Formats: sequence, structure tokens, C-alpha cells
Amino acid sequence: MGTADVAVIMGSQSDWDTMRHAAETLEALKITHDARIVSAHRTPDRMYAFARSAKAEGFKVIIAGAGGAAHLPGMVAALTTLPVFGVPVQSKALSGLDSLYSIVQMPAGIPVGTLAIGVAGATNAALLAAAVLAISDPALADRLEAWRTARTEAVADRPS
Ligand SMILES: Nc1c(C(=O)O)ncn1[C@@H]1O[C@H](COP(=O)(O)O)[C@@H](O)[C@H]1O
Repeated sequence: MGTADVAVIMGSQSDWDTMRHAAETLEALKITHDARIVSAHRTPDRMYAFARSAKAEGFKVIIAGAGGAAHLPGMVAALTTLPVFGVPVQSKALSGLDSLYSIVQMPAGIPVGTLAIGVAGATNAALLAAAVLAISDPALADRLEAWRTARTEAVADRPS
């Protein structure tokens, strides 16, 4: 079995500025994770090997971020029954709408849970992964609850 519960994969090094928010949120919740660069386009053999062995490696959830013609989340989802959460990375040319549309419109039968474009999506992908893992991990459920409470308490009553 692997050592991490969540795989955070991304199509390019350039996605890390966005995807590190997923990693940091997992870190804050003490969820083991492993970040890797995997591209359906540029490293198809690596993508295939990763997706085919992800379950055997011990991963329970996959977070996949990509921009532009973002085929990575869907291709990985086609190769594993682990839950795959897709993060559309904001692209320069089309502001991430291309990424979003590439990820969200999967054909029935191969699901990708699609998040919002950019940092909010990356952060929420980690929180969704936490919610999935918390179903069978009461200590994590407590940490997730505490994280949410802290966020709520950080919202001021009035603008300053
Ligand atoms: N969408 C994909 C895939 C894929 O889907 O396999 N591989 C790389 N990319 C994306 O190309 C964008 C530009 O990459 P570069 O910045 O390396 O040129 C990145 O957002 C990456 O996710």
C-alpha cells in the first residue's frame, strides 16, 4: 500500500501555483498527499501507469488539475474507479472557460467531480477529498469540522 491518501496531479509545473492550494489545504487537515506532474498529452505513458496503479498504490482520492484542453482529469477517471476531482486551471487565452468545459462535460458513465476555476476550485477539491475520507475517519471528521468553524469565526460582523 502507498503512503498517501490523496494524489494531487497536474498537467504542468505551471499549474502548481494553483494546485499548491489543494496541497496546502490537505496539509492543514493533516491528510497525507503526494503531488505529481502527469500529463495526458505530454506524458501519456506516465498518465496511464499512474491511473492504472493509483488504487494499488493506496490512493483513495485523486485531485487532477489542468488548463486549456484539460483532458487529464477525464482520462485518469477513464482508467480508475477512484473518485476523481477535476480542477480547471485558469488559462491565459480563455480565462479557464476552456479548462472548465473540457473537464465538466464528461459522458455518462465516467464521472469527474468538477470544481470551480482556479484557486477556489483547488482549495475546494481538497475539502471535498477531506469530506470523502472523513466518512471512515472520525478524527479527520473532527478536524474538518474545526476547520469549518474557524473559517466561520473568521468572518467579521462588519467591514473595517
Ligand atoms: N491540459 C493539460 C494536459 C492534459 O490535459 O493532459 N497536460 C498539460 N496541460 C495543460 O497545459 C497548460 C499549459 O502548460 P505549460 O504552462 O507547461 O505550457 C497547463 O495548464 C497544463 O495543465
